[in-house]
Amino acid sequence: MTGLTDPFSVDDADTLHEECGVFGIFGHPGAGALTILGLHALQHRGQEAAGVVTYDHGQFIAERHPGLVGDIFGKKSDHAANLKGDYAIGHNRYSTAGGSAVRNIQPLFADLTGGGIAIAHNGNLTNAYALRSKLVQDGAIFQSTSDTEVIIHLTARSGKGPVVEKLIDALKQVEGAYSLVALTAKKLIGVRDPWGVRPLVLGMLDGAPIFASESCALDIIGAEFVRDIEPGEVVVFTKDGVESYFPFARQKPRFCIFEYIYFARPDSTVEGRNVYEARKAIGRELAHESPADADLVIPVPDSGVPAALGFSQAANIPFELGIIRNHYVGRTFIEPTDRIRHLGVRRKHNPNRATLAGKRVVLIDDSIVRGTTSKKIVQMVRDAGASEVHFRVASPPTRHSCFYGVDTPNEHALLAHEMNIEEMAKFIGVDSLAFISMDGLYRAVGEERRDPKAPKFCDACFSGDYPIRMTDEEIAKEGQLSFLVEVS
Ligand SMILES: O=P(O)(O)OC[C@H]1O[C@H](OP(=O)(O)OP(=O)(O)O)[C@H](O)[C@@H]1O
Ligand SMILES: NC(=O)CC[C@H](N)C(=O)O
Ligand code: SF4
Ligand SMILES: [Mg+2]
Repeated sequence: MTGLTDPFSVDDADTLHEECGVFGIFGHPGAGALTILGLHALQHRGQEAAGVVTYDHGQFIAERHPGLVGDIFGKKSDHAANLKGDYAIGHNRYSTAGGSAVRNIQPLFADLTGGGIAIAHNGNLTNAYALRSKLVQDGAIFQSTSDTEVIIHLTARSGKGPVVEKLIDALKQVEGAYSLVALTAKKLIGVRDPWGVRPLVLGMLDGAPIFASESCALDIIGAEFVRDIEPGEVVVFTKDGVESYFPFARQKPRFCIFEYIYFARPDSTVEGRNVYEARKAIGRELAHESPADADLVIPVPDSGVPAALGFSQAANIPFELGIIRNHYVGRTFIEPTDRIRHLGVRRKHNPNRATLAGKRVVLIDDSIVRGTTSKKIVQMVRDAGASEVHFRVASPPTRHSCFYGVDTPNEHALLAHEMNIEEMAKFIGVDSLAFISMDGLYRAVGEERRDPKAPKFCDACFSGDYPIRMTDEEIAKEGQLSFLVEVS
């Protein structure tokens, strides 16, 4: 279907896509419903599909469907009512590997010797094709095309003892980023990869432990935040208590700095830092580094709002909502035609003419990916009568793709990969353009600067410094991916 037949499709293919949310709760009579609420709070991390698996009296029950949590589990379906049991895990998906086919919707489930296991994964494995190819040659029959299923097969084939040991054995063979929540008949397991690229927090409600991608999923159900799961940590809850292991080779943690810039919800606290405060601090740094002579600071909503507030406060320039975002614009993931693309953005953002007319404005956004949003927003603001338009970006130029769980376009589609700052300014049509420096960004998240020898975060989409090996990319560059299983 094209955009012409679906006028409600939006220019979503142009921007960064989020990256999956996970949730799990163990030993609570409302486990299914609480998981649905947790996923609802994590909806910003993935809008393609959602699923919940519960365990009740000897059987696993799965409801996995395309669409938004509210639509899937709303009053018009029986899906929520079916989710009986005291144990549950759930997943919001934005695919990074294997496409959006229904069979890829998580949690994935399999029956192993010793019982069933359901797995929900946020992240992306960087040797999944290589592993999958070997497994298929050995006779494995994959049910999905997602990278996550590799973990299930490796777990199933592990010669180790209990399921936790099998899972650890499997994870020792994978490379890449993962925050996982897994459920068996007797255990709830939470794991973060040794670099801790993606977030995972631990909470508690009425004595029932909870894993969630972000703390906002605890807030929605009134659960208490306990702590972050550590990079490389495996936490296992059973009826008898909790155990924690660090079975992987230790690495220097590299949490994704883009979580603070864009992905995580501003009201979440991840890795000990409140996201809203981090974004405001980025805005303040930006104001010090790249001031602008202007009458108003205008955020590009929603993502630009906290940084614009910080910029406004530090620069002492009034903050105004000069662009309004329509929150009822759906996401359909259909590549629309150019004409409809334009209509899409107009439907999403509209200028507040009375505020902008005759004013010199500083527009603040968190990132420029392809530059489609910024180009159109700038034109919109000029059409609304702004006399000067300056653009400040709350991240360094995005020059490289992410292979760790965020669906970024190929690097040749990234504006900053193809153009220098002057060319970008011309392309988006602004009077001036500046990005926060890497050191400025690190200062905003509590570091003195970025230590190039041992950076504290993953910042590869800005720096090209990828902390985790990318075996599949290496194989692809050598032109050898063709013999691998086709993933479509
Ligand atoms: O340069 P581009 O390729 O156009 O993409 C960049 C824009 O995409 C994202 O916002 P998005 O509109 O997806 O969502 P938001 O409402 O959360 O800011 C990001 O925050 C930028 O505003
Ligand atoms: N965005 C994500 O974290 C996706 C998880 C997993 N790689 C998938 O494609 O299903
Ligand atoms: S490459 Fe960028 S988006 Fe991906 S994990 Fe690293 S910092 Fe985050
Ligand atoms: Mg945005």
